[in-house]
Amino acid sequence: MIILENVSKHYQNRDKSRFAAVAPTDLHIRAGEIFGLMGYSGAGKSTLLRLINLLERPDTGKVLVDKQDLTAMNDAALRRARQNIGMIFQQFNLLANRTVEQNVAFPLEIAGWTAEQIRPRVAECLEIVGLTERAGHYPAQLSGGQKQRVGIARALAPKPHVMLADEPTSALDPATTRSVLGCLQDINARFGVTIVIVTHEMSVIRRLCHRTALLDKGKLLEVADVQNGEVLAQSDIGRELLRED
Ligand SMILES: Nc1ncnc2c1ncn2[C@@H]1O[C@H](COP(=O)(O)OP(=O)(O)OP(=O)(O)O)[C@@H](O)[C@H]1O
Repeated sequence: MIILENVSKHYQNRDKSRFAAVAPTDLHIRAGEIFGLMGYSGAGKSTLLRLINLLERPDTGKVLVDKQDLTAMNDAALRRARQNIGMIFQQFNLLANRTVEQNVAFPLEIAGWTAEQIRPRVAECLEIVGLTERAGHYPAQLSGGQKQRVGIARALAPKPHVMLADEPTSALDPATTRSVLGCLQDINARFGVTIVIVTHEMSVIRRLCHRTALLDKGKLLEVADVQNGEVLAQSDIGRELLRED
C-alpha cells in the first residue's frame, strides 16, 4: 500500500550545515495494517510520516501510495491523490469557527462533493466516532478526546485508503487515549483503512500496531512484527525502550 524507496530529507543546522532528518530509507507498509513509527524525540518520525503524503518533499527517492508514484505527480494530481490519504494531528487542527459537522464536511467541500453527498457522509462519520450528539457544537465546547474524534471523522470523511496519525494521543490522558486508540482500531477493522501512527509511547505500539519501525537520528533501525509477538530488540535503542517500558 505504501512503498518508500530510498527517501531522504535534509534540513539546515544554524551554522548552515545540512543534516539528515531522514537518511535514505526503504519501507513497505502493507494494505490494511496499522504500522507504528516509534522513536525518541527528534528521531525523524514526523518527517518520515509527512514524506508519505508529500507534506515534505523528499530530497531523494520515490513515494508510492496505492500503486501511484506521488513523487512524479504535478500539484493538481497530488491534490487528488491526497484525498486518499487522511491526516490526524496531535493538536487536532480543527477550525474554531466551524461546528463539528462543518469541520468534518470541510475536506468534502474542498474535494467538490455536493451538499446532498456531504450530509449523509458527515452523519455516517460522526456516528462511527460516536459524536452524533455533538454535531452542532463548536470545538471549544468539546473535551480533548472529543476534539480528536472530530479529527478522525474529518480524516475518514473522503473515504481514504490510508490514514496518517502524528502523535494523535500525546495531548490526551490515559483513559481518553484508550478510547481514541479503540476508535482507530475500529476504523481499521471495519473499513480496512491502512493506518500509520507516530508515537513515542511503547504502550500505543503494544495496544494498536500490527508492526512497528524504530527510528533514531533519522535512521530506520529495525522493524518488529508486534502482532506476532516480536518486540523491538534488535538495536540498543530498542532494548533501552523495552527496559523503560
Ligand atoms: N522544517 C524543519 N526545518 C528544520 N529542521 C527540522 C524541520 N522539521 C524537523 N526538523 C528537525 O529534524 C529532526 C527530526 O524531526 P522530527 O519532528 O521528524 O522528529 P520526531 O521523531 O517526530 O520528534 P518529535 O517526537 O520531537 O516530534 C529534528 O532534529 C528536528 O528539529
